[in-house]
Amino acid sequence: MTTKTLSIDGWTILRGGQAVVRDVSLTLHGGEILGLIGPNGAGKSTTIGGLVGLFPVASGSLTFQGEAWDLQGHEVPFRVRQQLAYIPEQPMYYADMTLAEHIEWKRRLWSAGRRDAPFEQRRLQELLARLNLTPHMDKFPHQCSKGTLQKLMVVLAFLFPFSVLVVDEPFIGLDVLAIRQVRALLASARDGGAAVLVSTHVLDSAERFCDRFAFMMDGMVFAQGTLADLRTAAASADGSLEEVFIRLYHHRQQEVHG
Ligand SMILES: Nc1ncnc2c1ncn2[C@@H]1O[C@H](COP(=O)(O)OP(=O)(O)OP(=O)(O)O)[C@@H](O)[C@H]1O
Repeated sequence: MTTKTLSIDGWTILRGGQAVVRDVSLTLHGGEILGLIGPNGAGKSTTIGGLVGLFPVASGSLTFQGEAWDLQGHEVPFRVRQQLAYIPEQPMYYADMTLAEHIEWKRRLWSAGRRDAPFEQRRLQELLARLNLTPHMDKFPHQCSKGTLQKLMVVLAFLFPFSVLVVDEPFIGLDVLAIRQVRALLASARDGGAAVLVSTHVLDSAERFCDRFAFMMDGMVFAQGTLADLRTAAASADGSLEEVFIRLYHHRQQEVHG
């Protein structure tokens, strides 16, 4: 039994004047990882961008911990975003700041808004060691590999407490050791009661670490549920997540395009 932490209901999001997310509804439960799966251009990153406040939501509503907002052209409210941690698909950084300075910047930003949740030096050292980032702390971004910068995004997300974790394609560019660590961090967030949303193309891995799935295509969610629910919908009693996705995707394509 999990707690309903956050629901997005009927979201439409525009990019370049086009509705690239259309009538999307998702519920994130505390203590669960929801895998957002779909082909390139399906609208996964845009949905995530709406959730973390990068894009306004043209229409639709949001419920968070029992409070509801009608968004209609607004961004997700700051009060909600304060409770969210986000790992972007592409590392986002300042070219003229070292990795250590990024962490200090985040600490200051956080401390200004949340005096109730102090910065834990021990937590930082543990994260840096787990991701093998300690030797890179005095480097500037241009001196780091993409994977190292992606690890910095993971550390920045996990430095402070959150109730919702939103992760866009966490594994691309990471080495096998880092992938294991990130998977363990996502599981520990879930086990600590956070609601976790993960967009990924790595379906064999998602099958193992996600509790539920939402399948997207052409800006819309066309199936949601546990793997068991989706197997039933796909009439594939023991199909893998990949097999089930492909089956339901083709059904959906036939429904839409004939
Ligand atoms: N800056 C932009 N201006 C206009 N349209 C855009 C822009 N960025 C993305 N889009 C369009 O929005 C749609 C959804 O893109 P989005 O990045 O959300 O998909 P995605 O499912 O995350 O894809 P991927 O798996 O490739 O990351 C696509 O059709 C894309 O072409």
